[in-house]
Amino acid sequence: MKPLRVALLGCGVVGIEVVRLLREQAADLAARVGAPLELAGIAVRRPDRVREGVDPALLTTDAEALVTRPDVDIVIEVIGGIEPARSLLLAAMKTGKSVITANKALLAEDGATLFAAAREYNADLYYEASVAGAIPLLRPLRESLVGDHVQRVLGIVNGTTNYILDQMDTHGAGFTEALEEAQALGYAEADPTADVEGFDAAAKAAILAQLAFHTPVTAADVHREGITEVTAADVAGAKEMDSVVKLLAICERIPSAGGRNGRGVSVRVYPAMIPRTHPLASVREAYNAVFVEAESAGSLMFYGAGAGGAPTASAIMGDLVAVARNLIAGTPGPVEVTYASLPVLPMGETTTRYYIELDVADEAGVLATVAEEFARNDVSIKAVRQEGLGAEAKLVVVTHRAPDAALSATVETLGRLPSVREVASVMRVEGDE
Ligand SMILES: NC(=O)C1=CN([C@@H]2O[C@H](COP(=O)(O)OP(=O)(O)OC[C@H]3O[C@@H](n4cnc5c(N)ncnc54)[C@H](O)[C@@H]3O)[C@@H](O)[C@H]2O)C=CC1
Ligand SMILES: N[C@@H](CC=O)C(=O)O
Ligand code: NA
Repeated sequence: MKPLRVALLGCGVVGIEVVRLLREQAADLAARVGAPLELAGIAVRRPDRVREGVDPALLTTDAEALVTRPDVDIVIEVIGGIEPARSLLLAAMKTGKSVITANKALLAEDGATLFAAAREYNADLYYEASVAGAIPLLRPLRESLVGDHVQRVLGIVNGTTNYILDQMDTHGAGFTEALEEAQALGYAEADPTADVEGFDAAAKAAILAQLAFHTPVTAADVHREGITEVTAADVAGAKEMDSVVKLLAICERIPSAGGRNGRGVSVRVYPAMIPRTHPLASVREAYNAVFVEAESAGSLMFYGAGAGGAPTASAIMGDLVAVARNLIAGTPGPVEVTYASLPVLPMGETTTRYYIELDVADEAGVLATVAEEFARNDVSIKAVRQEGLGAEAKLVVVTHRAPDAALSATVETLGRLPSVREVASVMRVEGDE
């Protein structure tokens, strides 16, 4: 059978592993696909750099020419960023190529343009590596669960921040110290903004929500809070609650009185406390884990390596085999459908629970004054704990579910009460009620 020719765009952490797997597994891949997979070229920025195991004759700096070459059947994009990645993928699809990308930033910002091109040119667009690296998650949502009714996707989708929070929890490390350690170990980027500010997780949440709810969701629709404000006091507070702080990506349907689809969806990323008994609490170091709750399937959990060259390349190779088989069969894979077009509701309308720790004046009536503010905002208290004496006096309040807007309004007014010296910690609470 005639070989299928593959163009690779980018040869960094992920790209170099794709080259390795294509070389080391050539015979098995050919047997699984039904035709050999051959590297036609690799677009790089610096062709003079020595790359172990890469044939220098394949390197080119002209990515535009590579993606439209008539002898290329499949294009793999592992450059990252919006441009030139978007133009290159569009040019490839326009000339009839199947494309594979790991680029969550691009998919979450302008996936609509890519999906429209895939439809228009009848091209495959696969992107399993873009969310939770090696973990098969998008294919299960796109194919295995497409006949079910997904209600919720909840998970840890950023390895760097999970590593930092895990270090803060296990060793009592501060945020800066834990970040430096993550950078030294190569988990965090030199510029870790996308990870620690939650942009990476928000992009992944947008991709997950779009697939789960058949609704257009972009990164701009996602409520995003990173972990830079998480303090050692927050982590210690969680410990006292027998909980742990995790950066969570949450995509859920917001129920309505009538209609199965609900009145919209909530898509959000923030650090939250979850009980130590919750399965997500045991996700340590840089691992990822995602829960999917669907009407008929019930709860499903996906766990594994969400980052790293080889794990991410594994997801790309899975996509590569899939699109290669589709090419041979002459049938493209599934196309994204966003027929449900549900509104993405503002964070204020989402109901959440809060943990609030207040440093208070140790005097009569403080508890009543604080409780009154909760009542005024129609927020019901689940538990209150009072600790310490004099300058050490502290009140810990855990609420029942309430609209997030009411909870944040309560925190704001509490901070202005004369008897409250400081709002020491505020954290949302997720997991079992
Ligand atoms: N590293 C990881 O653990 C994961 C990465 N991803 C995604 O995979 C993609 C690649 O990530 P990495 O390999 O980690 O990044 P990287 O920065 O190591 O590699 C990207 C490479 O692309 C090259 N490049 C940039 N512009 C180019 C251009 N115009 N033409 C040719 N080459 C160009 C860069 O010089 C660099 O070598 C990104 O979209 C990233 O979000 C997804 C999941 C996990
Ligand atoms: N920076 C990401 C890796 C890619 O998705 C992470 O830390 O999880
Ligand atoms: Na994945």
